[in-house]
Amino acid sequence: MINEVGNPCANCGKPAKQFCSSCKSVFYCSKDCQKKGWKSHKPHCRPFIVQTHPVYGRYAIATRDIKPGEVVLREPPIVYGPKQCTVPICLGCHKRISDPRLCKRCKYPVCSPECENIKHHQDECVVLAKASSPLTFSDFDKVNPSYECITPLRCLLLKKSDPKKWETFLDLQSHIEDIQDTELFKVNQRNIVDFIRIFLEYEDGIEKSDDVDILHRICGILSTNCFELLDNSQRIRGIYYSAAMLAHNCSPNTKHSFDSNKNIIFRATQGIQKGKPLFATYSHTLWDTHSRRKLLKTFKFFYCTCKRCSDPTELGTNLSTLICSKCSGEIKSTDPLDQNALWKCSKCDHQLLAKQIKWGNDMLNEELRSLGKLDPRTMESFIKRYRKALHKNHRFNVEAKYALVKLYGNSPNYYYKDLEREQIENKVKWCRELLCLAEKIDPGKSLLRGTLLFELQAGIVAQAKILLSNDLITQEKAADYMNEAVGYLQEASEILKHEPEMEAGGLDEKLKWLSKELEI
Ligand SMILES: C[S@@+](CC[C@H](N)C(=O)[O-])C[C@H]1O[C@@H](n2cnc3c(N)ncnc32)[C@H](O)[C@@H]1O
Repeated sequence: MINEVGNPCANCGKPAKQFCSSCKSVFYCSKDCQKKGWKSHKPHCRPFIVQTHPVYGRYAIATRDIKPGEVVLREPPIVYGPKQCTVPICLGCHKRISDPRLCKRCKYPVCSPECENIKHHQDECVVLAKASSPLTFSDFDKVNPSYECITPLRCLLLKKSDPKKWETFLDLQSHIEDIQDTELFKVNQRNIVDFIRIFLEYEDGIEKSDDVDILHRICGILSTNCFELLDNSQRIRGIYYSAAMLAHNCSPNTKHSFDSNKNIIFRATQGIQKGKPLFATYSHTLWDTHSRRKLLKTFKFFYCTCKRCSDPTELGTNLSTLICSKCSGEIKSTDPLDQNALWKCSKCDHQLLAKQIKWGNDMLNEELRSLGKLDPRTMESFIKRYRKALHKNHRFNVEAKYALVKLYGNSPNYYYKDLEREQIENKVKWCRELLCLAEKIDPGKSLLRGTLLFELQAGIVAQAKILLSNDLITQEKAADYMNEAVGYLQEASEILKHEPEMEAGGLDEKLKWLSKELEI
């Protein structure tokens, strides 16, 4: 494995060219140094093994106690490429295209001659160039279905170009038997399988004798196992073999990020005891149970039954809880693992059908999506409008509050100097509320906690400033505010220091900018 970023040898400190092949987290300049370094590296080497579980299938369990923040896995992708639904992007660097330059051979958009000649575009270019009629790329802001075939094609082309990677890819779970009668299957048939076989007339490497089209298997593997990453600010997808072995939990104990070489890096967010599973989350931690389970069923082909999903209170967060219109009690599902179960008030006899809840949630979801994310007034009035119908921690309230917390103080027209006292106080209040929630569903060194702690400390400093300048607190009290903020800042920096945008000096930049903004 080649170390392209120039990390020093873990044994002698000289420039190193190789990774430890097991954990890919430390670097060596030679086999000799790796041998010498093994004794000290062994206790830190990849700390999990893959076993089989009756419910999860293959899953990763810790082979020793793992500390919060520890790197548990670093690995390069087997393959990466555009997401299934994407606007036209460059097939070389995956940047969004504004200037419609097309590849000379295949006529797909590329942003430069370098991108046209980039290695990963060469094989696909030959296949795409065979299209029976020319493709058109005119609207660069609209999702373009001719991109749906690109990543599956890149996977299929591994069969010839890199048989070892192909075998590794095929070893991943496809859920082919679960996909066959779904809407997703029909979409894949039309936009990917027929597109490649009929429109591009590509049959090479596709065995006619296979009971299920290999292209459907590839689509299944992509859906079940892919990770989303950013390439030149564009969301793309990648397949990582070992990372795919982590089972899902709606309250995970790991988080992941990517480095500039598209390596995935998993870190423990909490201590994980030897023998316990390493859990990733395949869904959105702040979503309610019904939405998370629906997403997991549609794209990962299983219903989650974790502790959080089984608990009507969602581990005491109330992310799914409604307020009773009759008595202001709390309305929760009588069985969250049964999507048709009744919802009942905890105080009176009021009850609602599952389909009424679903209808209400769909309506609220649509309303929230339609609000201008950059206009906080619409989100503030959303929170006020539904305060008698949704628990303060209901998923839609949480989504609106989280968006506002990130917007206040950080966006044009809403920098701290532009905010009213009430807005700053709301930011602090919501950060505290959301942190209590994060403590229950994504504790420890999670990205959610890091982000909230960072926003909280900035909000507290802004609050102290505005209160002091209006003579509403003493200098001493202001110092107490600042001390509290420093504690949160230290913890936030510790959590966020490995996030890609923070690592390359981003955290220092952010702090400098913030100090200037708050004039401290
Ligand atoms: C990324 S793969 C994980 C590796 C997979 N278990 C295997 O054997 O290859 C995702 C699949 O693992 C299974 N899985 C992961 N977490 C699960 C969970 N919490 N409950 C049930 N199935 C789970 C599901 O079949 C899911 O589609």
